Amino acid sequence: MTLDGKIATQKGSSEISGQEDLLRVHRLRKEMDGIMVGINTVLADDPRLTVHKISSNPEDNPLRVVVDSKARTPPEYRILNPEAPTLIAVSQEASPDKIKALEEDGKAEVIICGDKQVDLNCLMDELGNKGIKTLMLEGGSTLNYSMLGAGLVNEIRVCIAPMIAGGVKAKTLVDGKGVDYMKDAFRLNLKKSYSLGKDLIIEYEVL
Ligand SMILES: NC(=O)c1ccc[n+]([C@@H]2O[C@H](COP(=O)([O-])OP(=O)(O)OC[C@H]3O[C@@H](n4cnc5c(N)ncnc54)[C@H](O)[C@@H]3O)[C@@H](O)[C@H]2O)c1
Ligand SMILES: Nc1nc(=O)c(N)c(NC[C@H](O)[C@H](O)[C@H](O)COP(=O)(O)O)[nH]1
Repeated sequence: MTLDGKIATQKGSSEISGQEDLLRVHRLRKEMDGIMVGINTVLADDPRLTVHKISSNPEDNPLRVVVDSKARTPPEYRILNPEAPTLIAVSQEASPDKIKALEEDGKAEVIICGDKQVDLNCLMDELGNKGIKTLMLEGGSTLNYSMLGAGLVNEIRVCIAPMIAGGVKAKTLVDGKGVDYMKDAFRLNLKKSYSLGKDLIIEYEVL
C-alpha cells in the first residue's frame, strides 16, 4: 500500500511495490499451500497468482482461490491458465451455466459455499479438507475486511511504498463496512519491521 493506505488509485491502477517487494511476495507465494483474492481483484488486475518472479517448479505454485459469489470470473482470464490449479468459490447465486463454463476442460474446480455471498468459514473448512493449511490472502480491500471480520486472519504483512495517492474513492488496505467505534477496531501486535529497497515492510499478528 501507499503511505496513505491506498492499494489502488480510484481508476484501479495499482503498481505500488518496488522490485524487491515483488520478489518477497513471490517467495511467500512459494511457501504457501494456497493464495486467495476477491473477484474484483481478478477483474481489475487479471493476475496469474503463480510463482513467476523467482526460480520455481510447477509444483511450487499454490492453489489459486477466487471468492466469486456469482461465478463472474471470465473463463479466458489468466487465473484459469494451466500453470496452476484454481478453485473458484461461489454462492447459490451463481448460475449453473457460468459454473459449467468455469469447470470446462478442467479449468477450475468450483465449490458452492453460502447463499448470497461466499461463506468464508465454509470455504476455509473446504480448503482445510483439501490439505490447504497455509493460505495467503492478497486482497482486495473488501475481502480483506470480511476475512478480518470473520476472525480468519492470523497474520498481516504490509509493504508501505514511499508514495501518496490520495483520492476518497481509492481502495485502502481494508474497506468493507468498517467498525463504528475504535474500541471495536481489529487489534494487532507488531512483530517485525524492516526496510526493503525503498519500501518498508511491517509484520503483525492479529490478536
Ligand atoms: N496493492 C495491492 O496489493 C492489491 C492487492 C489486491 C487487490 N488490489 C486492488 O484492489 C481492488 C479490488 O478490491 P475490491 O475491494 O474492489 O474487491 P475484492 O477483490 O476484495 O473482491 C470483493 C468482491 O468479492 C465478492 N465476495 C464474495 N463473497 C465475499 C465475502 N464473503 N466477502 C467479501 N467479498 C466477497 C464480492 O463480489 C465482492 O464485491 C483492485 O483495484 C485491485 O487492483 C490491490
Ligand atoms: N505485492 C503487491 N504489490 C503491488 O503493488 C500490487 N498491486 C499487488 N497486487 C496484488 C494483486 O493480487 C495483483 O493482482 C497481483 O500482484 C498480480 O500479479 P501476478 O500476475 O499474480 O504476478 N501486490
